[in-house]
Amino acid sequence: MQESLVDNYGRRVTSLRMSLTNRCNLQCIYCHNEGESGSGGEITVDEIARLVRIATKYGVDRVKFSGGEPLLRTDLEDILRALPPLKDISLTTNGTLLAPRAKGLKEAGLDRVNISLDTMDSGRFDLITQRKGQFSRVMDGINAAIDAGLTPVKLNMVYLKGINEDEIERMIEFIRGRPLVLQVIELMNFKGAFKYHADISALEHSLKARADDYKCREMHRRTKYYLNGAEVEIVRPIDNSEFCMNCNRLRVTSDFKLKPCLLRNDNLVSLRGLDDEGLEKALRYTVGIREPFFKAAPVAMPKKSEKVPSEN
Ligand SMILES: Nc1nc2c(ncn2[C@@H]2O[C@H](COP(=O)(O)OP(=O)(O)OP(=O)(O)O)[C@@H](O)[C@H]2O)c(=O)[nH]1
Ligand SMILES: C[S@@+](CC[C@H](N)C(=O)[O-])C[C@H]1O[C@@H](n2cnc3c(N)ncnc32)[C@H](O)[C@@H]1O
Ligand code: SF4
Ligand code: SF4
Repeated sequence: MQESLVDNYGRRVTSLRMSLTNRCNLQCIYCHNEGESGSGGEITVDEIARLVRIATKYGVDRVKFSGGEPLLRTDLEDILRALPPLKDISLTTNGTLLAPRAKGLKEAGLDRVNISLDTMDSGRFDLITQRKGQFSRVMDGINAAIDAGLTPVKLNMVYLKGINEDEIERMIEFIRGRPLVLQVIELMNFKGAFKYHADISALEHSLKARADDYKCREMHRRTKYYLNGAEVEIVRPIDNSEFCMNCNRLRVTSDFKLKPCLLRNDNLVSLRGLDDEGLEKALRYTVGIREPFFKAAPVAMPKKSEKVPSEN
């Protein structure tokens, strides 16, 4: 029987989330950069292919590429071609560099893309990304991804107080009836941007109240709401022990280290220079030190002297 990678909290790792670079052509005001500041040389095609091949022996069947901006890697097509067969290969990108490469990426084996789009207003887009004139390139990227069949295309919208809270309906209208999904994401506290944190629970309640249907994903127990031809997923990572208890991803940094959690940098495991046997050992070791970042408070057990309340 195939061995699997299960940590001490019973969480099975089925997916690798790989950062391909720290570099980016945008400078979003809130960017967490996948929680890393990797300074070593960038992970190579060979390093990626070897690690993924070994991980598949343990039942890992999904890979997500992120960054920095992964499309700054001109060898992304080579990376895709070097991978073993997998159930799901996806990319999270800012979309600005996607249009000319979408078809080639699909041909090289990419299944789907997530594209960050916080706003439909180009002025607001410039403000969030601290760059000028990139909005129309993202729109081109979205259209090219649909045409190339990199679907469903998920649009990642970080929910920002005073910036884009008023755009939920506009975004829902934009995706309705198209192979697009909207992911509304709670802002995590990076780069001092928490002043823009907005209450996503209130938004989620209002979506739930008007949804035709909803479904809970296994990963992070995220809920998807179906609203008359529009699919909206809510990503609520903060103080959410259920989210962390259903975290099935192991992260790989852009300088080839295993990273057990987005929010920690004190337990990275370096892989550089290891042979296949070393990689396999490091993989198993790292799964062993994984722990949920947000844990549920333990349920207090009654002391012996305390009277236990009856069920009814
Ligand atoms: N805290 C936390 N946030 C995560 C984790 N994985 C993804 N996110 C956040 O979820 C949001 C969406 O991330 P994406 O890269 O689009 O990927 P995804 O939605 O997680 O994955 P798919 O839905 O399978 O495509 C981003 O804001 C990520 O930072 C995680 O393990 N922990
Ligand atoms: C770090 S980016 C890397 C990939 C690519 N450059 C992009 O922007 O899609 C991955 C995702 O994390 C999201 N993200 C970045 N900083 C975040 C934060 N502080 N809180 C929540 N999500 C964040 C981005 O919106 C994006 O969808
Ligand atoms: S495009 Fe992605 S990596 Fe670049 S700054 Fe924005 S969120 Fe961060
Ligand atoms: S344990 Fe929680 S915070 Fe850490 S990577 Fe997993 S879901 Fe994210």
